[in-house]
Amino acid sequence: MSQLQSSNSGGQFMDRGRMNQNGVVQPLLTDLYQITMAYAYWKSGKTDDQSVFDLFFRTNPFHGEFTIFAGLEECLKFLDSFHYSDSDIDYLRQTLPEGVENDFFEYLASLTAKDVTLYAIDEGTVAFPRVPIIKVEGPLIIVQLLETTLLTLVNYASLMATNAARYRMVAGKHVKLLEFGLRRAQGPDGGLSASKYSYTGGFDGTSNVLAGKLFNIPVKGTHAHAYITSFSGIGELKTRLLRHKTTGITGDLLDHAVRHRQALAHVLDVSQEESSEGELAAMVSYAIAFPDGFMALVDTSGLLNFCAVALALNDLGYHAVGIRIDSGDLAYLSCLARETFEKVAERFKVPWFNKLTIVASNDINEDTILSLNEQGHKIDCFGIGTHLVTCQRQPALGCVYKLVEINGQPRIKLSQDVEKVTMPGNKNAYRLYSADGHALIDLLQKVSEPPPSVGQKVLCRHPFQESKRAYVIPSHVELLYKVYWKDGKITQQLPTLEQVREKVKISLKTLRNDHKRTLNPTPYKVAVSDNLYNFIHDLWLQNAPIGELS
Ligand SMILES: Nc1ncnc2c1ncn2[C@@H]1O[C@H](COP(=O)(O)OP(=O)(O)OP(=O)(O)O)[C@@H](O)[C@H]1O
Ligand SMILES: O=P(O)(O)OC[C@H]1O[C@H](OP(=O)(O)OP(=O)(O)O)[C@H](O)[C@@H]1O
Ligand SMILES: O=C(O)c1cccnc1
Ligand SMILES: [Mg+2]
Repeated sequence: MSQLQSSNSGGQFMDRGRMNQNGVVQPLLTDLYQITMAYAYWKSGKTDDQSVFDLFFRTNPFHGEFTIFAGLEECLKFLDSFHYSDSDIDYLRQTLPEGVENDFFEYLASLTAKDVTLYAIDEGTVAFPRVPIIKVEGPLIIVQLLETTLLTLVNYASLMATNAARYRMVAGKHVKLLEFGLRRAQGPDGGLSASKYSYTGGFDGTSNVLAGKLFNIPVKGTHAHAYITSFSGIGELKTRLLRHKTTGITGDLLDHAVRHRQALAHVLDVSQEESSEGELAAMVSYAIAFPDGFMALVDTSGLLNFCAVALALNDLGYHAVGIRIDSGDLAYLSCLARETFEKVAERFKVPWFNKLTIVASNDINEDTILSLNEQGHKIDCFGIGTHLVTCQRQPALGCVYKLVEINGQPRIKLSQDVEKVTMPGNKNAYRLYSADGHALIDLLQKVSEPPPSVGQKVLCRHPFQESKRAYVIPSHVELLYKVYWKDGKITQQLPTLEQVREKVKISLKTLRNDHKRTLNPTPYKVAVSDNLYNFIHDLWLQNAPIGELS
């Protein structure tokens, strides 16, 4: 086993059967009003009205200018299994008001998502405000009933993947990132989703063992303070013996460590008095348990003991892995640790000491990493919990689900707040790219319009500000939607989590750096075609009541 202690992280295939049984995701995981509306639609003969709903967000999270779309696979699995069980129907009979007709419950009992068509952007793609990431078409009653569940599946997943991608961007690609948040997450399901989608967004692993098993994510970890404090002195060591890795000859690891500690204190010019005997005992015993993966939590004083035990292991043919620092000034302590390792490498002729891993944890967030980068640090790996999984900087992505067309007729939701006016009609979304491969603009059009063509000038208009418009000559045009669900089936080969993670990287590369920077990033442009612009504004005028002054 290698440490950052890791279980077998490859090989096993995702247990899709178990994943399918995220028992919490089921048709009753919704708001009551979806079901009461369903009854009213049914009563008023609107059940089969052909509807189109857009699922989109209005602002990017974390003061950023991009969002990573995640959660699609879960949405498709939900559609696949959509069915009210007998006990669901019994519960609804008890819960809905008296007078709800029996035939409605019979109708619900036979309802599935087979008549629904779902279009979506690929999972892992960067997405922008107002561009629907999912578009759902089909009979009004069922498409409405999907609203809350689809939102809960996409909102946190996308927020989490975006948060993780942001941590990855500030940490740089060479630093490892581990998700340590289960204990602080929003409950068990939040914890599992956090582990899954932080991996999607670019983390390298999680401490969450069930997430490792369910999603085939590498699981990694060190040990807690309790392990150190559980020993108060070397007298408590029940075993001190370890076999040499190659010769098999047994050595006394504690003796070796004590000897090295004396020499080290001299070389490093530190006093042995400051390092605790209990800590030494804990490290020796941990090293005996994991001689090939020795990774120790060091407090400010623990470096001496760590080096002593690592040298003792070296005597017996093993290489330690590294340390975790969980308190104090992480920049300073990581530099001190690296300096110490370099000194030991030279003086004790152990060149691999230069490569020891330094993990840092303790309340880390994006700003801490940026600040540590500025100060200069020698950290190889961040373990991040609370701020990552709770998305403390912005705890929700406001994805919404809005009706945009019914029976071929566009619908617009007006609001005093222009930002909240919906884009009516059934639309397609295109991403237009420059010659150097960067995404220039996302363009929404009515589905009836021909797609923009490479090399042809296309007028892109701000959806609400008349004077804002630009001609774009795309070098590449990408239709953002694929049909993912139709006629009761998933219609695309779904990517693995690994492939979605790769997609995140590739998709982020298409974004210019100024859209991705942390401070005051440039907004990415989302536009509508001239045709859609006029359509929206005509409809807006038709639907906006004319006031009267008297
Ligand atoms: N060099 C640094 N620059 C910026 N922030 C840092 C630096 N070193 C540590 N931090 C952050 O400062 C905070 C220190 O928190 P706090 O004072 O609670 O920790 P501590 O007292 O060192 O450790 P403990 O958790 O043992 O109490 C943490 O959020 C940590 O991530
Ligand atoms: O700080 P986070 O980003 O949430 O990372 C996870 C934290 O969980 C552990 O702490 P523990 O639960 O032992 O509590 P602590 O805060 O007292 O260290 C670990 O030592 C990290 O500090
Ligand atoms: O493995 C670790 O070091 C770990 C795991 C969870 C939380 N804090 C640390
Ligand atoms: Mg802590």
